[in-house]
Amino acid sequence: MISYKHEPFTDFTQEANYNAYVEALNKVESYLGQDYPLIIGGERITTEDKIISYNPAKKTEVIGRVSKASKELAEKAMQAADETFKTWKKVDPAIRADVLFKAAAIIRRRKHEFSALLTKEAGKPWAEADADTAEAIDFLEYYGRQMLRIKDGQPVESRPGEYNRYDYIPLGIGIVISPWNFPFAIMAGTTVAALVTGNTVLLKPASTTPVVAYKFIEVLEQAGLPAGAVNFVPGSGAEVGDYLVDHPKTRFVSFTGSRDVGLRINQRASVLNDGQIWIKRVIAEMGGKDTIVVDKEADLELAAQSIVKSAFGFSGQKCSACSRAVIVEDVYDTVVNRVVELTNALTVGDPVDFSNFMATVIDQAAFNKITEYIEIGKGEGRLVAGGTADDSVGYFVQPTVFADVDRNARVMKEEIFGPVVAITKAKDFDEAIDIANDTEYGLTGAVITNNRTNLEKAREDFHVGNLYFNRGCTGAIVGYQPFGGFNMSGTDSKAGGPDYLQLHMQAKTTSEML
Ligand SMILES: NC(=O)c1ccc[n+]([C@@H]2O[C@H](COP(=O)([O-])OP(=O)(O)OC[C@H]3O[C@@H](n4cnc5c(N)ncnc54)[C@H](O)[C@@H]3O)[C@@H](O)[C@H]2O)c1
Ligand SMILES: N[C@@H](CCC=O)C(=O)O
Repeated sequence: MISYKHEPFTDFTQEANYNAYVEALNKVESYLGQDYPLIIGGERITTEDKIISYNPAKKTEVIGRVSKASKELAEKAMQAADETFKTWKKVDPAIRADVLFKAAAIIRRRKHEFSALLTKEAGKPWAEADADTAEAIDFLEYYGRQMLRIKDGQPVESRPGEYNRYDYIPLGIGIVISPWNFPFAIMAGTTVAALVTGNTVLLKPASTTPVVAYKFIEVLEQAGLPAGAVNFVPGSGAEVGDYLVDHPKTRFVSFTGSRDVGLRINQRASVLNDGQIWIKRVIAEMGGKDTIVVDKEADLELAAQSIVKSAFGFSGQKCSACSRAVIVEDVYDTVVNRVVELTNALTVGDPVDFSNFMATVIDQAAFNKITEYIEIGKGEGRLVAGGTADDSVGYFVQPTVFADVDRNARVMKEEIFGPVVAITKAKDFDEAIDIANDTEYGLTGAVITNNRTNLEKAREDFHVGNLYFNRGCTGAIVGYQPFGGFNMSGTDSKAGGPDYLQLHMQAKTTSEML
């Protein structure tokens, strides 16, 4: 088997790649507005009630109409998953891994089509969509190989006359609840981690991006996944989400999303329901308030570039996005001025146009929330770039920078999840790290410095799950920078890491006397 290497990103300055993406956008255009059913035990079920997925850049354009699961259908899916678990858990892990490898190959052949769908459904500019699809492929390739690595368990000691083994077995039925901001990579990664380890899954994708999830389930079917191993049940978080989380047959929940929903799921999952004979496991990857710290001995151009790219890539809608920058006073004005210049030069518009660096935010609720925060920011700091928004055609918010913000301001503390960055001044590096840590989150962070002592200080004291030196704070690669955060950023379940699959399994010790 070829050793794992991450999927390369596409160079769209190459004419052939550019043309292939335009063709893929045309292909996606040709199937906009279709209906998509639920998939339960392999059966397609169409409901009256629909989730309508819209293009955030052209808000009346329908991407697809997706059937919506009720509690009754969620229960039917639970029964299908329960029945299929009896057989799927016994399938050779190497065969389960093969399904992932085959799915990766199918997606690789249709790579630009998937990315183009993300451009239309999630408002992802080309490079961001391409990275999302590449990460989905990476999860398939990486988790497949990880399963092969742990399929025979781990070695343990045996004494004379004794044979001890330590094996991993599946947990049971997993509920996978995924977010819209990495609607392909995170949805696919969390689903296949649960499947390859022998569990069966009910997938509830985010309601703004269900079409790409449906297309992925089709790929898994084509790759040989048996009916009922994964069940596609889009629906309301409050209705279907709660029902599935509470269900006594649910063995674990793999959630990625906001802090508040994650805490709610964690709390509900801790309640013992009638007929339940286990403690549910919760994998929760939640929000962030991520900081780039700039030291006085630093490459200041790199600092400004890193802040702008990390703050405004995909309109700041990444849990890893730089939403705060803390700059040591000696270099503060220089870096702020350059951040403003770079921000003002960004192109914003419909993501189907390759020349646009930034596009929309996801929907009206996000637009309203972000613009409210911009108003709050105007009272908390000095608006130095952006600050305007327009939702007449799509949900466009200009990249916005607030300087001279107090460390305790709301825009410095609360996750905005949009193209807004707050900048504050620190008197020295120690104070900068103290400010960076002064948040309930702990997901990503970056330090820009040429001072080795300060890098080592940050390595020890900057309390985040993913810490980057002399680069931006977004863009973790599967198998290279396992991803997950501390504190209110979640359970630090490192997606794309060497111990992620074990979270979906339980270890069994057998000891035989010889
Ligand atoms: N740490 C990470 O790896 C990571 C990755 C991506 C996104 N995020 C976070 O996700 C958030 C953005 O995503 P979002 O807006 O989709 O988050 P969200 O919490 O609103 O929704 C996430 C998912 O939970 C579902 N949901 C909502 N209410 C539910 C309930 N009561 N029970 C069960 N499910 C419910 C939603 O339908 C969706 O599928 C941000 O906070 C971001 O930081 C974190
Ligand atoms: N893994 C992604 C962020 C995922 C959350 O939105 C990154 O590293 O930028």
